[in-house]
Amino acid sequence: MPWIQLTLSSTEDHAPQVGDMLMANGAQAVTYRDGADNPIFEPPLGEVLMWQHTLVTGLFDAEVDLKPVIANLEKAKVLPAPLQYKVDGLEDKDWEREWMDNFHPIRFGERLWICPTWRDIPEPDAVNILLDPGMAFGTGTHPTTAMCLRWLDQHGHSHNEVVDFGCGSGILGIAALKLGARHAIGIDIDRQALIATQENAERNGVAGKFDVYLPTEQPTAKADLVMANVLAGPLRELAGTILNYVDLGGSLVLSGILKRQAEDVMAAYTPGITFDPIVVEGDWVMLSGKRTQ
Ligand SMILES: C[S@@+](CC[C@H](N)C(=O)[O-])C[C@H]1O[C@@H](n2cnc3c(N)ncnc32)[C@H](O)[C@@H]1O
Repeated sequence: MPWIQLTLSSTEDHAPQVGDMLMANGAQAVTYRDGADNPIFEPPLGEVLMWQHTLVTGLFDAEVDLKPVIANLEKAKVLPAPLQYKVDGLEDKDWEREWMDNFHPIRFGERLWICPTWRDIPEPDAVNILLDPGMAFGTGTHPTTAMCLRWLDQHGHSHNEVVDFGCGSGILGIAALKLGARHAIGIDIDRQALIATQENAERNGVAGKFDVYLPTEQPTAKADLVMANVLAGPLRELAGTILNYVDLGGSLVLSGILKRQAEDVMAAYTPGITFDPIVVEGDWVMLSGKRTQ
């Protein structure tokens, strides 16, 4: 099916709200990229634009009329007028090819490998996650995912219950399960992500242990490991919800945070979490810690 994508220039803080509005107006998937040169959400959809702040792209069925969508965005006044946006046509093959050609098996830490389903497995005895992210984020190539995977390689032994908040392709939950976790819950606002997670869980033989939910349907549960690789805005706003999933003594891993946002995000989880030293990769940080109260 051919697609059209609507890309809007947003401030970083407003990006999640713009993304929610695109979903509410019929987008099949929403991706976020920082406005400079760094795709935040994969797979990369089209060229990277040299705009400031965050670029929010909604992927729509080509038959959708975008005029009312744009009018709704203007009416909501989430972004300053005049709205800065760009519309591109996109064939299925364009977005598929772009990242399929560039996605190779990658090792994280000692023994965790992410292997695209269309390539050979380099180390059959390692812990191999077979992945086809479809339109969902999460191949391990982005630093925010990579830091979480390395954390899992070091600490992801035999957890009981895992919550993968903002599961995308399901990469983190599946990795935790293949490292010995008993059960995982995946939560995402993007239906395509939930589909991708289920398909990837099946590919990896863990579908029976991985249940997925939209935020409106999320279950109450206590987990000894909660991972949330979302942006700083939602991590702050949803601190109560995310913290509620972490059992006393359990671990919390937060990613998708720029260096300058780390203190604010930590403050939203304090008291509650006692944080380990911050892990940094490029402009990004990963926060981890234990629930101590
Ligand atoms: C950066 S991706 C992370 C994907 C994967 N967990 C990884 O580490 O690569 C963030 C995901 O969070 C989802 N997301 C964004 N805001 C959310 C919210 N408020 N509640 C649940 N999921 C959300 C997005 O749809 C996206 O799939």
